[in-house]
Amino acid sequence: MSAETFEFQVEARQLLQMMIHSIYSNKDVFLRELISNASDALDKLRLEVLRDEGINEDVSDLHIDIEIDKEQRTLTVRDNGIGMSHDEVVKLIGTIANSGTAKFLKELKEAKDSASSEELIGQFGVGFYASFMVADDVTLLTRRAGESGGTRWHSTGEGTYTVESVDDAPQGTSVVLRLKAEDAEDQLFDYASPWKVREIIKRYSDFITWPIRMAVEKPAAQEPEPGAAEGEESAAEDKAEAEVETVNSMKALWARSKSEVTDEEYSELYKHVSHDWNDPLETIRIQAEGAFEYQALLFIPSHAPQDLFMQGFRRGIQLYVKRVFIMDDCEALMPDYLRFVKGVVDAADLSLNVSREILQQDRQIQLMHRRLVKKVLSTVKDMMSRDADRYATFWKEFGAVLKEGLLSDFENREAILGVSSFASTHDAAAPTTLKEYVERMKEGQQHIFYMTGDSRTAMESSPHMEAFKAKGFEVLLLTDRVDEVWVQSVPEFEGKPLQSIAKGEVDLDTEEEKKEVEAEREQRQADFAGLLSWMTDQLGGEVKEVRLSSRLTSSPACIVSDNSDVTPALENMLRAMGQEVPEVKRILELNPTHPLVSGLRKAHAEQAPSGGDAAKDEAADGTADDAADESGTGLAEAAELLHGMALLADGGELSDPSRFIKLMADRVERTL
Ligand SMILES: Nc1ncnc2c1ncn2[C@@H]1O[C@H](COP(=O)(O)OP(=O)(O)OP(=O)(O)O)[C@@H](O)[C@H]1O
Repeated sequence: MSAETFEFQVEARQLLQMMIHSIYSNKDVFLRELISNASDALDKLRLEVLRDEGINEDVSDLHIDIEIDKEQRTLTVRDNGIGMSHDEVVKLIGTIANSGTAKFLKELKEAKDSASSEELIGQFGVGFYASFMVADDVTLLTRRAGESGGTRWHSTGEGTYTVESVDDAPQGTSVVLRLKAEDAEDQLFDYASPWKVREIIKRYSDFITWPIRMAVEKPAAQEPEPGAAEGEESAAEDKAEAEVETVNSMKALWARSKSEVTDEEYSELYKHVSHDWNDPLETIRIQAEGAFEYQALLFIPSHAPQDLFMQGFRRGIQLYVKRVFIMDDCEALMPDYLRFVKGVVDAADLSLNVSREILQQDRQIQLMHRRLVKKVLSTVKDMMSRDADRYATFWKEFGAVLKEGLLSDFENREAILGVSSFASTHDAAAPTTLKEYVERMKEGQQHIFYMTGDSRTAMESSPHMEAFKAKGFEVLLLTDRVDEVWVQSVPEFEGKPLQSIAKGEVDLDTEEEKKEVEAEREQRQADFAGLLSWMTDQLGGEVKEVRLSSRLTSSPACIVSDNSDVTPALENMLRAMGQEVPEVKRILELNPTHPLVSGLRKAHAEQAPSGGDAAKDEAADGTADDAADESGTGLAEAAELLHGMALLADGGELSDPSRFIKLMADRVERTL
């Protein structure tokens, strides 16, 4: 049958271009990727057969073969695993399913230097395509277990690939690489050298639980004579025999004792299960004995993957039962907020046929889940006390995800709060823990103050912050989306209630200070009563109330919410998620010491019929009526502008921006 030519999907093509021009310096990893895929394929086949899904294949000798042809300069990786159907080849090899790809490629293009490109590739992992770093062309021959015909795929990685049906393919998949010429300067080594290949397998794939076999040249039985000349030595080499050997030790790392396993070996297992090319930040081992026996090796990555916040992000826990791979992405073992944790859990007493549904309800699994979560959280806690830099990396990468747990994991809420840290006005660079915040609280301070917003800078210059700054109260600055939500559901930490500085009334004065200013406050209240009730009416459609503020020192006005109201940011978020949110009216607070506000009060008092007899006296004369109308309109517009300014300072949206601009322009014009 003739070959059909297909085009690679756009993203795949871009990625391939990068591989061909190999911007990744460690090219050895191509083999790890191919072996990893082969091992997965063997896992899948064994599982299908164990579950008796109607597949009738010989699984008595599942393994991976590596073949080298020095003359042809080819390297072949062959497995007798699950294989791929014709459609699967087109779908899986010609396109990239990972939803973070487009973003990844954009960042890669923008990456300034090769070090940051490498880091990005490392975070993403390019799988099969890594072959094009070392090969000019790649041929893949595969037959899906249970099907009779096979498929041959071939490409030079340049934009198109061909796919052809073949009658006589062995079961499984073989990938043949036609190797590029060696270029040691570019770290392109001689991958047709059995020793090099063997070294790579030992380094990256030793723990793979399937035998990886290859022909290794053994010196012939008879040793060269001692003191033999060079020529004789090479004659002896000619007599070397190729012997097929299993290169890897095949030992499941989680089943070996801790002292036997090196950090490098753990790292390689991590790379295999996570598809990450970087080392993990932390490795966690659990050996549970007793009624329900299991072993777990968990890893915290050193980078958050691109698609961590995308829907359908896959959790990285693989479930094994007595060394047999059962499933990827075992959601029953790790909660959503720890979805970044990767690793392997090997349980001794589960059925091989266990399904996701059964797992969700299994009591033993629930106990395991609890233990794993506690262990991850305690590891983070240790990291915090042991290694501040490492914890800082963890928090930067995963803090926003971990905080989701404050909403869903009531049992571990204290533990999550304990390992969380937050930007704060106390220090421009270093975040603080809640415990540290509480230790610094001022005498008499009852609340842990926080503000939510888009950026630190915006919050620091927000009107809400003024009184807190003036009086030296520390405020937590929360910028993650999830912060808007969890602060609503976590009432307190160590008995100290959390309080938004943009909500409710602010009361930062001590009892003494209050006494001192009481008389003044009452006077102000009386002086402004007329203006406040007039403005509340005037802006009635837009605000709940207009009142005097005790949080402002330099701004004229600000918008605040009632304690029980959702914040404007949360309102927007909920709407964006398609939820119906009833419109919440806010409170407008005025700064009585600001000239604009005191001026407005004066103008209002003079203009208002009750406050100014002069207006009444002159009412007989029509011109005075017009003047009063005009100043009434001016006053109303001033109130409207003040409200608009407060909204903008809060990062809010104006209901009619063009009207606001016109009013503002008119006023500015009059000052010229
Ligand atoms: N030897 C193989 N046998 C069967 N299927 C394979 C084999 N190699 C690759 N595949 C299929 O092709 C898919 C794509 O492989 P590829 O290596 O590009 O990505 P991946 O392993 O899924 O993930 P990553 O890109 O993160 O490494 C695999 O998920 C698998 O379904």
